[in-house]
Amino acid sequence: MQTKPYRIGTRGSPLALAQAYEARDRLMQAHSLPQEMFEIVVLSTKGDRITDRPLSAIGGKGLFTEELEAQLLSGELDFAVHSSKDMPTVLPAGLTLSTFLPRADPRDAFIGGKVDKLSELPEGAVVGSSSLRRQALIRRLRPDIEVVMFRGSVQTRLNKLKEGQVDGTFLANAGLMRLGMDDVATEVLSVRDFLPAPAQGAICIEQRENDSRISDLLAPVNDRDTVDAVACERAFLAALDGSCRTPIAAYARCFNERLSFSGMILKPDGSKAFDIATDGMRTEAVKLGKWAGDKLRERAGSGFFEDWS
Ligand SMILES: NCc1[nH]cc(CCC(=O)O)c1CC(=O)O
Repeated sequence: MQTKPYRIGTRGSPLALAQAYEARDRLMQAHSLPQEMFEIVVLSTKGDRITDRPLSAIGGKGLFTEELEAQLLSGELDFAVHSSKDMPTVLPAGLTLSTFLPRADPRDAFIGGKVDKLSELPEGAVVGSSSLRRQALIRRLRPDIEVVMFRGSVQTRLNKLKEGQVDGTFLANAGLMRLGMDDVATEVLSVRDFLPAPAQGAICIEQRENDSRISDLLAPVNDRDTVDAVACERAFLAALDGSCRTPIAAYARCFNERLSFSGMILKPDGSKAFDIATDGMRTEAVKLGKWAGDKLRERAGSGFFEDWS
């Protein structure tokens, strides 16, 4: 029997901590374990330390996971909690995303200053976002709006909004909800208008492959609908060689034995987009996502991807 606390790895941002607590609380509940059986281990990652440049310029998604993954592999951590959206499609050998908590709201929220809705922004308004997907989607919906680079914590962004540096910004509604801040959202954008990032809203747990002690611990908090939907979205991303440099959006949902999928790729300036909607058996979730990705790649043609680098 386990007597030492399980060591849970996480980044130290307020969002990351909220996610680690959610995973811990679900595990405590599922196994009737006391809080003392879990130790939250906070690690600072390169992505946390470099805040003055867009992620796409400093090397992409691995930046937030390297340190955690090294400590998983060395055995210092038992498992690590992440936003699935931030996870690279290929993990280091020996590690796996084994577990997905029930997905929260996958949609993006608009946080307006003077106006509540994106559609109410006047011509020439300025919005802040560092996400290439959100930038491209805004430019497609509202080519008259100027988009500026915007990184930093939720609080930093809200301050810039208050100071009038921008007229609006965007954040994942799930993140706001986890921080207890969803009341700052002035509009929740529909999936149809503003297709989310692959895996947005889903918390995942990474562990060592073949570690049955941890697999058994995590199994009761794993949500099958989220597993299949995210598997489909991430297969789509992988088929398109997705990284932080590529505006890619995707959303899948399970209905009984089936799964519906929508995916989109955009030019960074929003001038062109290709989308696809399909459905299939959820047992084929990965195949469906990959098929959709390959299909869009083919339809877009190689010229489409040229200015992604
Ligand atoms: N890239 C940062 C990040 N990673 C996950 C979330 C939100 C929570 C989630 O999608 O589960 C956020 C913040 C945001 O996009 O507003």
